[in-house]
Amino acid sequence: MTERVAIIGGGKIGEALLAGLIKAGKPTRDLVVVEKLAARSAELAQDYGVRVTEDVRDAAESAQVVFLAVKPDAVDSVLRELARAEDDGEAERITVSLVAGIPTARYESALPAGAPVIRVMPNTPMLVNEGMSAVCAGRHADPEQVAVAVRLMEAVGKVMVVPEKQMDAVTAISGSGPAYFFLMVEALVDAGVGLGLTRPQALELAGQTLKGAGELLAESGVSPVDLRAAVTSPGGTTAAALREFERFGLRHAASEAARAAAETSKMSARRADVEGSRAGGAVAAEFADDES
Ligand SMILES: NC(=O)C1=CN([C@@H]2O[C@H](COP(=O)(O)OP(=O)(O)OC[C@H]3O[C@@H](n4cnc5c(N)ncnc54)[C@H](OP(=O)(O)O)[C@@H]3O)[C@@H](O)[C@H]2O)C=CC1
Ligand SMILES: O=C(O)[C@@H]1CCC=N1
Repeated sequence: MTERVAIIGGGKIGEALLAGLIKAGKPTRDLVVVEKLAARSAELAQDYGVRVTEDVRDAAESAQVVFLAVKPDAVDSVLRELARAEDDGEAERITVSLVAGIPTARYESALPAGAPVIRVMPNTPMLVNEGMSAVCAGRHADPEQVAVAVRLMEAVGKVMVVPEKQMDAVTAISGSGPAYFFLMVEALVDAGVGLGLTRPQALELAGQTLKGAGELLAESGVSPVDLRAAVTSPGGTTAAALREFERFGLRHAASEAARAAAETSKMSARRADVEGSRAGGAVAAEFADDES
């Protein structure tokens, strides 16, 4: 991991990547973060000992790999600044977007011709080096450049290389996925309190159960169906509980939730166009013209 890396956007996912890379041994001298909010900049600089700047162009010029971790509606303004960044004359700078929904073609048409772009859908467990990232290559990214992005993301968790057409589905499962499990834990904690446990007891019981079940699934290689069957004693407590989950439509809820997330990811590019053109963005206006 010798590349110099810039992370544009010091929000939740930018911080998760930063923390994960540092935990994985990346020297802080090889990292720079771009964050516009002064209080947040100070916090990141203090917590991680990295350089934090407001200047996208300056950060990009000092890096070989530039991660975009801003919200979709900020992409166009960041691209305008990135497009003006000088090459360092050594290796071609790789742009890696962590942004949900915006296709690689959008970056490619805003950056200088032929610029390599890679799209990654990470998730927040990369904060503790247990991320799940899907990676897809844009038109101009060669296999070695994809390998650089894969290696960086592997430092913070697992990586799956997918075709770009699967990115909305990936976002719906692993990108947003941690929130589904946290919601499940919240619900179980409330349920435990309803049954007379204290909130800390219920949180420890539910949280460790989530962790243990996840590790069992990952390490055993056994299917979730068989693992569930192993918990379900005939006529027992688990069968009674699972019957209620089915009665209240857990599978249907999961399928509708994932569909809504994928649909929202698909709509992100269009929404960012509209918001960008409201803000008077030239690139956004260009895209709006393309679509009409
Ligand atoms: N959170 C998650 O679990 C995941 C998020 N993502 C993607 O990551 C991206 C960021 O999401 P998230 O971290 O949750 O959002 P946050 O709002 O936490 O972070 C966005 C950050 O970008 C900063 N920012 C905005 N505009 C600029 C700019 N022009 N230059 C530099 N920094 C800027 C914001 O600063 P300020 O506060 O000053 O506006 C903020 O710190 C999104 O595109 C999302 O799709 C992908 C996978 C998972
Ligand atoms: O909620 C979101 O839009 C982002 C993308 C995936 C997870 N968080």
